[in-house]
Amino acid sequence: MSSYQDLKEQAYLANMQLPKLNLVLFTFGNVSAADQQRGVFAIKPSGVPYEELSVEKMVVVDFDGITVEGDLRPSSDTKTHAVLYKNWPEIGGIVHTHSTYATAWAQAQRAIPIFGTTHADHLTADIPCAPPMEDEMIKGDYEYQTGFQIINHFKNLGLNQREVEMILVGNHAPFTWGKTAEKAVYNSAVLEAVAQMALLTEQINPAAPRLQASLIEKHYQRKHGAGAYYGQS
Ligand SMILES: O=C(CO)[C@@H](O)[C@H](O)COP(=O)(O)O
Repeated sequence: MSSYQDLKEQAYLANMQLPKLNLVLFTFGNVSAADQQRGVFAIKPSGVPYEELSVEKMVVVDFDGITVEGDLRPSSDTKTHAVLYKNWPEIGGIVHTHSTYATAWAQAQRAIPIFGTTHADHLTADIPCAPPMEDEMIKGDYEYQTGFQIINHFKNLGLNQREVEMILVGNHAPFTWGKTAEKAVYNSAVLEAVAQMALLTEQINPAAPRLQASLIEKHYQRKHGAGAYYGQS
């Protein structure tokens, strides 16, 4: 039995949730589960349909994206996952999908405004959208650069990756994360639902206002305790 068996099982079970939640088609997307102490993560193999996945097929790589265990090629997004794990030691799971509504907002290069309490129940900030990659980043190591595009956008907005566990990458698609792969999958499903609600909200009323700051603050304090400072942009 692999010394990474538990990690591979976490990654496998999380990957199998994506088609169940209608977040992926065919071989789109990928999930990884990390062991921050050992500096490795297990990730879906590239191009393998979900119905053909197994625990054994999960590929284990280190935080430089180098394969540690596994015969199959790791996901093409492996370096993006690796950059995030290396720079954000609090996270233990990452999901990348091309879910329809979140990807539509990413292609439109727009952050998802906080229109209602459904959104505020999960995060009290607009869901950020990182700018599309510059040509020289695309011509370089695209997946590696995508990781830094995410990190730098969070720094520029002053966002905390423990508070906001999701992002859209302009002209690409969403990435979510969490302390576990299971939480990252949950965040991907929440993101897709909020993205659909926000699109419909703007279609029904193009002038729909954002949720009142007082209600955003109330949701923030529900999560962080009364009197907690609501400092989100
Ligand atoms: O973002 C992309 C393609 O744009 C990838 O996430 C694919 O959707 C899945 O690639 P593999 O994980 O199978 O390599």
